Amino acid sequence: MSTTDSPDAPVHRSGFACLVGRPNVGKSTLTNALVGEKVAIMSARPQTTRHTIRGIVHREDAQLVLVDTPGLHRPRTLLGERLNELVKETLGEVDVVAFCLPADQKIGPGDRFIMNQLAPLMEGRRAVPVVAVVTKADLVDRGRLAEHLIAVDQLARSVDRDFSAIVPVSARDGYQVDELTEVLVAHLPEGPDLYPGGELTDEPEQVMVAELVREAALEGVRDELPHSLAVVVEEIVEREGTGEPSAGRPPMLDVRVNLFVERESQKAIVIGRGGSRLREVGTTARRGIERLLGTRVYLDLHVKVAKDWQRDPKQLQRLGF
Ligand SMILES: Nc1nc2c(ncn2[C@@H]2O[C@H](COP(=O)(O)OP(=O)(O)OP(=O)(O)O)[C@@H](O)[C@H]2O)c(=O)[nH]1
Repeated sequence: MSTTDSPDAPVHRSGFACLVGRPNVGKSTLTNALVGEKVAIMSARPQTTRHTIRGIVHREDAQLVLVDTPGLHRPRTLLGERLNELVKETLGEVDVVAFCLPADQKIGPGDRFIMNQLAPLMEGRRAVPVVAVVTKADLVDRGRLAEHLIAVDQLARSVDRDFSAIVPVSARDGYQVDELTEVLVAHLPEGPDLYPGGELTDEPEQVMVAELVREAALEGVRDELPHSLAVVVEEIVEREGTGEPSAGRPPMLDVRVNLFVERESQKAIVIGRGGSRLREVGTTARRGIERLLGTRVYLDLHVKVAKDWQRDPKQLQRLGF
């Protein structure tokens, strides 16, 4: 019998957890707190996390891959419907779902909508365990927290289900973040690391780059451009003759990015007077991209109008949704 078969060998677990919840409930912040570094692009505004961004929690005894889904919400536009399909697909494949419900807000129709979507996944032979995570626990006192935990329990009972656990956390001050990791890891199957080598994120570079540009482009003008901006990375190529591999110097990268808006007026907002805003966006985004990719970057931004792209399936496909 080899040593690995020994009953005393420590168990190693690995698998996927998916964070769901209404927009703005703290999913991105929690992902960052669990992983311990900034991986998801955070925002004070709802529904900016369009892509499924994963972070990886590495532990001696486990590897937990987190999927931070876009806010699961009621479909209003075609884009919304696509998002919801994506969310459902993602949910079917994970080992455990973490349903985030903020402590400082009463359970509302949005939460009940998500609960109804989760209910069918929570029964049967291939049932997915759902852990209720009461986020932003720092914002309420003990009494209100206790009341909220009861309301959360009742939410599951209202659809004849039970949460596997209910865990209050605060991503802001770290309260119970490690406990939540324990609870999620306990639901993972035994297995080796899914991402050996310890990469922090398996998000394709292009998506991360697009998120950084999008974030910079929305800064200060979110009210004017809430959901009307799509960012597509056209290419990331090495500039010839710029690297010195022997000296450990990576080549400079040319990064070409298109920003799509729906109207000429929005194009003018993004570009600013005499191109001043676009230059600022470029500088901010370039710094982030250089940190992300660990090398010098020349960032080339183009702003284009794609009329009504949120409602046009062809445009959506072209824009990568
Ligand atoms: N006080 C407090 N605020 C928090 C906590 N976690 C998140 N927030 C705040 O809540 C807001 C929303 O947090 P996000 O992490 O962006 O929420 P999200 O669910 O990822 O939002 P979407 O990307 O829109 O789906 C931000 O302003 C955060 O700073 C927490 O534990 N305590």
